[in-house]
Amino acid sequence: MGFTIAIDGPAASGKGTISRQLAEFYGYAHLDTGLLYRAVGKKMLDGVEPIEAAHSLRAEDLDGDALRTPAVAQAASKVAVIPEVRQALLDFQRAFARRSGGAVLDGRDIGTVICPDADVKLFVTASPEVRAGRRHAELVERGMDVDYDTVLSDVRERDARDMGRADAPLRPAEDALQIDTSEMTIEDAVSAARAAIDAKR
Ligand SMILES: Nc1ncnc2c1ncn2[C@@H]1O[C@H](COP(=O)(O)OP(=O)(O)O)[C@@H](O)[C@H]1O
Ligand SMILES: Nc1ccn([C@@H]2O[C@H](COP(=O)(O)OP(=O)(O)O)[C@@H](O)[C@H]2O)c(=O)n1
Repeated sequence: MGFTIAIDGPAASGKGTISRQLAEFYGYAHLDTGLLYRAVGKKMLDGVEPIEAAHSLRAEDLDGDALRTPAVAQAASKVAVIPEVRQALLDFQRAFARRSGGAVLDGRDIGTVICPDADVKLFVTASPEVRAGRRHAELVERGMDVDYDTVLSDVRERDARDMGRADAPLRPAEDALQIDTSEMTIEDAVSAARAAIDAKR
């Protein structure tokens, strides 16, 4: 089993950006587990029953900008409350984490449920206002017509649902290092993560 890095945190905290850069730097594989829930959420919006959708996910369902919309993000957090959906996605994530070449997984429950024995656990946060600002800028950049206040209320609603659910709620693992990126550049945040990883490798 290779080195496993678990990265959790709320919406638009920067966990995906950090994870991608770490994976590239260390030569590890990266899994954005949010894409699994987004793909199931998208299928629910298309009329498929969520548990059935989770059992029948295919690689091609995980591609594309269609998963990066606010509507799909909300749908993702709704299907993510369903224990049978989470259970259906578990084995794939655990198998990915055990890759011999090393793996970085990012999501909400990686350090607590998916990889409780991960070599390094990070919990990436930022204030809701900063996160909404980043997500708003990203959506505008991609040509979407959204306003900041709507993005902020979406982020808060998703935070509350993700932290409040009974099964695998969003919370830092006891042994996670917390990184608040509110006042950090991407480079600062990646450096902080690398320092924590290099101390354990
Ligand atoms: N430390 C940071 N400073 C400024 N912008 C950031 C920082 N980290 C991430 N971003 C930007 O914020 C947006 C959301 O980051 P992302 O990594 O997708 O978050 P998450 O995976 O937690 O949802 C992206 O546009 C990203 O470039
Ligand atoms: N490991 C994970 C990853 C995502 N999710 C759910 O999927 C939704 C979308 O996750 P995401 O990581 O793509 O969202 P962002 O942080 O990119 O906005 C979250 O709001 C969670 O409800 C989860 O429950 N568990």
